[in-house]
Amino acid sequence: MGEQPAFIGAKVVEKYLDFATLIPLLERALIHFSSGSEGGVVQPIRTIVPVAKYNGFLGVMPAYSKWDDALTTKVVTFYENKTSSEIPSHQATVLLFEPSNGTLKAVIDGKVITDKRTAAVSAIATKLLKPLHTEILCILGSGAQAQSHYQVFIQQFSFKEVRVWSRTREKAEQFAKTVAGDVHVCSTPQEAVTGADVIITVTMATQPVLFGDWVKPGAHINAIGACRPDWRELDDVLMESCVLYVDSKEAAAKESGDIVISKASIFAEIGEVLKGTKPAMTDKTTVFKSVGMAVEDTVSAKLVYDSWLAENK
Ligand SMILES: NC(=O)C1=CN([C@@H]2O[C@H](COP(=O)(O)OP(=O)(O)OC[C@H]3O[C@@H](n4cnc5c(N)ncnc54)[C@H](O)[C@@H]3O)[C@@H](O)[C@H]2O)C=CC1
Ligand SMILES: O=C([O-])C1=[NH+]CCC1
Repeated sequence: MGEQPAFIGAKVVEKYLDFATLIPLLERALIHFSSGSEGGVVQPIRTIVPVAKYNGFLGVMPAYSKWDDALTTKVVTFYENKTSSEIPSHQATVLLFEPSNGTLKAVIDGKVITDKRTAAVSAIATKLLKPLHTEILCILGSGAQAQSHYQVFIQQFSFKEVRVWSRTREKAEQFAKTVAGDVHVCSTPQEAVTGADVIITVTMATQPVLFGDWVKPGAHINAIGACRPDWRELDDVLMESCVLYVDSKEAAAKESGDIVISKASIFAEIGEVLKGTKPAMTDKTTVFKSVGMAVEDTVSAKLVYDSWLAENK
């Protein structure tokens, strides 16, 4: 029997996963992903097991990145109706393997990885697609992704005003209290969205919460929820009028109701824009529809493991 795998918990992941280090790694991974076989990323569409009795889902997300020589699979669960405020709606674990022989090297908390890598990818998309003026940031939703998106957006951009809307005003006020800077709590999503330059939708909504008629022409939207084919966050007006970017064309067209139901056509993957093979249409209203990719977890987990190993040799 060989060595036991390392167990790396959420606090340690938090310590090693800083956005400044993570962003360039993710940019490189997005480019490799969008480069076909040349990029050396092997990432099948994730497997989802519905747990219908409890309105829950289990997703299995494997990937190998040749460039990073890293092999992982994430196992993620997400539950529509939270039964307890103590248990997050999304929980995850990443298994990191030695690619040369298949040995399990580490079991890593995947919740912090999921929160941070998703927000970091939205920041990458926004840097590429942001309008000329980025004064007002609007966040719809106030959960874990709202927190991580707020953190990276405040670090990477300088907005003059940040607005938040959540279904319950109390939750939005709680969000505003827990974050570092000033956040204006809005009573309706329309109030939050009107005049915003950058909009982030981070809800568990199954029906649209963001309507095209409210959106300032030329705004950029990061749409993070609606990861099931029958779930929506954005309405048809917005989906039909925007220039649509995604993380993975194959996954987004299969997994997100925002695309499946609206039948909107995808313009490009964000990795293609990073590579320079597709343009960033910054004068148009742009949507980055994110469904989340396993290779993002792979490079994040490798960063955590390598940093942990360097301190624990
Ligand atoms: N694209 C990606 O890579 C990833 C996407 N996600 C998605 O991001 C979204 C947010 O995730 P978390 O912040 O972790 O969840 P969370 O449970 O921490 O927060 C969910 C937020 O959505 C709100 N909400 C729930 N139902 C709603 C409804 N019907 N209408 C409007 N708001 C509603 C809640 O009040 C809360 O503010 C989820 O849809 C999740 O599946 C999560 C991880 C990765
Ligand atoms: O990429 C991811 O981990 C997820 N996307 C939607 C739910 C979880």
